[in-house]
Amino acid sequence: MNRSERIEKSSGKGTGSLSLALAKGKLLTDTMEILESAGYRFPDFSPGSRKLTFLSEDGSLEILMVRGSDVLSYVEYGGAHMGVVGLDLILEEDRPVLEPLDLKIGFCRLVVAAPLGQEGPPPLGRPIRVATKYPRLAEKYYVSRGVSVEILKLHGSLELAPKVGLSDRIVDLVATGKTIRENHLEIVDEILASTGRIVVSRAAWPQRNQAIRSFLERIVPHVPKDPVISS
Ligand SMILES: Nc1ncnc2c1ncn2[C@@H]1O[C@H](COP(=O)(O)OP(=O)(O)OP(=O)(O)O)[C@@H](O)[C@H]1O
Ligand SMILES: O=P(O)(O)OC[C@H]1O[C@H](OP(=O)(O)OP(=O)(O)O)[C@H](O)[C@@H]1O
Repeated sequence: MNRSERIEKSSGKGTGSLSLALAKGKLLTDTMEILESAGYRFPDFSPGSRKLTFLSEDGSLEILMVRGSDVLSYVEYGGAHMGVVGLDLILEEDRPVLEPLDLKIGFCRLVVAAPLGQEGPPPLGRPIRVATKYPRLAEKYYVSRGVSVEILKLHGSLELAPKVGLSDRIVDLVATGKTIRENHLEIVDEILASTGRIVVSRAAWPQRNQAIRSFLERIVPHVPKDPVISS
């Protein structure tokens, strides 16, 4: 079954509920607040639930709970019509999905950080070592500056890497700045600012166009005016 057929199957040939892939991460609470202000009710939803699907009371929207790092795969390959994901991941993974709406939630910045007092030029004679969850964006940043770089991909607790000698720098997300401060690091440069976005499958867009447009029109008035930090 190809991508288009999968979308058609999951969407009941252009009818039925729209699906929205969400992760139990930092974007969840604010996304649910926007959906609820727009009038969607999910009677059995609770963040602690082990259920993976939640249908709205009016039957028009179904939430699919997935890992944050899987939202784009669900949307790209037809497991969900839409998803909510940070711009940081969209740019890192460079997937062929549509990105019609900035939800202005989950504001954070992807930065380069170094141990306090070591923000000067990188060591001579070897590539600069950078630990990150964002290997493509980090590599692009250094290559575009003509700096030789060795990337170490980690999945969390990035701030530990320079402390234990694993790296000279980290490329990581900063929201409040608390983690950077508490681990004696400082920001050297900013790569990008990110907020949560609605992403839409390229196959679903033509097949469910009216339903997706109606969904977007319904939530737009409830999107914060300015970007907000999420916890
Ligand atoms: N302080 C923050 N740290 C990390 N991400 C943040 C922060 N603030 C906002 N975000 C946004 O939230 C998104 C989801 O981050 P989160 O750490 O919750 O990951 P996740 O959804 O739990 O993913 P996974 O479990 O697969 O690692 C990020 O991609 C980013 O856009
Ligand atoms: O500026 P702050 O508000 O302190 O937020 C930034 C921190 O939050 C994220 O980590 P997360 O909580 O996802 O944990 P992790 O280390 O397991 O990735 C991010 O990777 C930073 O470490």
